[in-house]
Amino acid sequence: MKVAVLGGGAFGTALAVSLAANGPVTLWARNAGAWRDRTCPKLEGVTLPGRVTLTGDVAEALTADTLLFALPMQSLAGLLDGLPEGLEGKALVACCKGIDLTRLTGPAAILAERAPAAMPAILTGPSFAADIARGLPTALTLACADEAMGKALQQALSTPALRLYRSRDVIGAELGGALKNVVAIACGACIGAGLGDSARAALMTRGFAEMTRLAVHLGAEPETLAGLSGLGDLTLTCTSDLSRNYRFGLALGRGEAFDAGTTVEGAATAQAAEALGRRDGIPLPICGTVSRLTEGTLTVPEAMDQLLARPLKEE
Ligand SMILES: NC(=O)C1=CN([C@@H]2O[C@H](COP(=O)(O)OP(=O)(O)OC[C@H]3O[C@@H](n4cnc5c(N)ncnc54)[C@H](O)[C@@H]3O)[C@@H](O)[C@H]2O)C=CC1
Ligand SMILES: O=C(CO)COP(=O)(O)O
Repeated sequence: MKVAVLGGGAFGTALAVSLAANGPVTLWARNAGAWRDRTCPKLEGVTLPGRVTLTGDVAEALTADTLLFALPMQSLAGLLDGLPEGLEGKALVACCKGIDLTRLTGPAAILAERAPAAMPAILTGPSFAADIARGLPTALTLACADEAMGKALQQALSTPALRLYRSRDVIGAELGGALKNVVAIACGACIGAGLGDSARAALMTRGFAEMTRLAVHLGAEPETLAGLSGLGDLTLTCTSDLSRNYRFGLALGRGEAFDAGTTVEGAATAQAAEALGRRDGIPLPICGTVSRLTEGTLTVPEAMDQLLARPLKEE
């Protein structure tokens, strides 16, 4: 397989560095001209190995037969719209974590909309770009509805340090990765506001229940949510300062400003999840709370009061 990564931010760069262990990789960055010394501005301290060809010309990347899309969720549809014909015969792998605000779908449906004959796959799970780029051990989920395609991608994209588990549950894998970011913002806000580790554990657990409720309603297998793409990534993102979603929540909880140029997927995902819950009558109190927190119509103390004042329920 000839592999290209589209999206030259932290994650696309880390994937290209990692996959170079298997052979040549092309990395397309729209801002390739702004790179200095083959170092991504979003992933300092990591230099591209010789096997990675960095290009600002998307046509060069499109000569590959396997394309990994590693850019923010809300940019995916626009990027695809601007690409020439010819995606149909390729393996298309989405690496973004989120729900498109306009369509209220994950990345696989957007890839399928653009290339109906292609079989989209999802690469997701607990992994910080900095860890992957340093070659630290990482396990991720590769989800593809077509088993043969899933097996081929699992082989091609696993490396000695990056171990891929296979799944056919595309919806479950992408929703786990999207929704954990919303819970991570809630957990960051909780810790930032000094509400304690017990409250965080409650938010993680009830957040996981909410993730599973929505994902199963939309067709996911509950077991997928309990795997790397759901519980695994939830655990990492809700407990580590390396997570941008968690740090954004910390800033909210402390009443501090946060750099608007940092990618925080959970804010738009909270809005999209809330819209899905409203549309389909699925209660999602934590997503709704995070949606209002991030748009600035609710404070952290008000948010906790509202969550605690909900009617008592069976677990
Ligand atoms: N950074 C991480 O540790 C991980 C990130 N991800 C996911 O990967 C996705 C991308 O995140 P990062 O690379 O970390 O973000 P980033 O902020 O480091 O980089 C985003 C990149 O996308 C590019 N981009 C944005 N819109 C574009 C467009 N329309 N066309 C072309 N390029 C465009 C930007 O120029 C930038 O280079 C997100 O969905 C994130 O959740 C997944 C796992 C780990
Ligand atoms: O998805 C990630 C870890 O699996 C990265 O998390 P952040 O986007 O919050 O940094």
